[in-house]
Amino acid sequence: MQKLNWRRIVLKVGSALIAPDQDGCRSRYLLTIAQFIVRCRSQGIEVILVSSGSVAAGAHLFPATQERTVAMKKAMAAAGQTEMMAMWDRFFDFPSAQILLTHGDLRDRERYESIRETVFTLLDHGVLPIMNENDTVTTDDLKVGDNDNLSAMVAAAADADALMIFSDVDGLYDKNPNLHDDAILLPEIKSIDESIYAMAGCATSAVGTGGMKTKIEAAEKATSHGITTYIINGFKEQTFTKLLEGENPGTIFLPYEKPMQEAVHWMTHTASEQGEVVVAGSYDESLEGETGCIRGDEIVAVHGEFAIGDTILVRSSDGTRLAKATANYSSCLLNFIADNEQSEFSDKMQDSIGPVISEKDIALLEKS
Ligand SMILES: Nc1ncnc2c1ncn2[C@@H]1O[C@H](COP(=O)(O)OP(=O)(O)O)[C@@H](O)[C@H]1O
Ligand SMILES: N[C@@H](CCC(=O)OP(=O)(O)O)C(=O)O
Repeated sequence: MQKLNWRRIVLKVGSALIAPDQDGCRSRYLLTIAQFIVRCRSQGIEVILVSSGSVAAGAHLFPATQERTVAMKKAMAAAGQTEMMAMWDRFFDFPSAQILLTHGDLRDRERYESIRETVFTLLDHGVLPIMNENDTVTTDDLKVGDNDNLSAMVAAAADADALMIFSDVDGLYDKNPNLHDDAILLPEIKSIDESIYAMAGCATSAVGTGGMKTKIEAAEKATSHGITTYIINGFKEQTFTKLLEGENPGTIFLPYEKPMQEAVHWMTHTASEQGEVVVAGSYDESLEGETGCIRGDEIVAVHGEFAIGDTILVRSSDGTRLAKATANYSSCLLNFIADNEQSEFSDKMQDSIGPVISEKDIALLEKS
């Protein structure tokens, strides 16, 4: 076995591996993954596990005849999570820790920092963090919705150098291999664009969420942070042998040569906008001036309700999404400034608080 040069990795395990028979947790595939985790740790590699499967694991505890409402799925997740954690914990002679998250936690900068601190402390003390979305408390507004994207957010938060998404297929194919016999496996993706997304179809298993689309979204999030991403088959033992030999067992997505800075990455890929401001000129005109920031008199409209420190979208008046940014003003105050543009009070307020958006808190978006 060669020495692997990963420092820290995030492994994401899909529901089909946890509950392959859709009848509670099974150790059949998890044992091999657990052995891989043990081997990596014995080489000094820090491992974080993102484990799906709480709903699939808990499903057998509820009558199959009853409708699977959202409330029922949340109950399955609550019960299944305990079974799943117990199963993982049985495999290891080192401690593990459960971290349940929502998008509401990750998009709040303070809570995000707090999560990072906890994860790093666990890793420093040899504890294996096992993470999942907190399905029992999530609402549509609060959830990430799939663990592929969640694992990429976790990988970025943890400054991992590899993200491995273990699924029920060998990797990304040019079309869904479960529907097309002539689908071709793509071993290496250098950059992700629309043509890659066009290949991705939905999940075909009864327990998967998001299919290949959310895995490509995850790969885009992770690679833009400099994290090499794999989509690989967790059902096959040879996947793990190959990984440990430094080979690619499925599809590898190469990291950006120039990864985004951490704060800009968080704003682009993890934070979600709470409202938006519409600026008069183009973003370049607003930002490449002397001030390098956006002032109140450049804003033509304010939409939504947001507080100081929230992430907002900057849009040009022709509708183009220009940037995401941290608001230095609440929407309430900005509306006041917009309504009283010429007032002395408005000017004084901006002189004392500063620009509405500062250059250091802006993440440029692809023009769309
Ligand atoms: N282009 C593609 N290449 C590979 N799999 C694809 C593709 N398009 C759709 N899929 C589907 O995505 C599934 C994997 O996603 P999903 O069921 O959500 O897995 P998981 O539970 O591991 O997250 C595959 O089983 C396959 O049916
Ligand atoms: N949080 C959910 C899993 C959601 C999800 O993304 O599932 P999967 O597509 O199997 O990775 C659960 O624990 O059941």
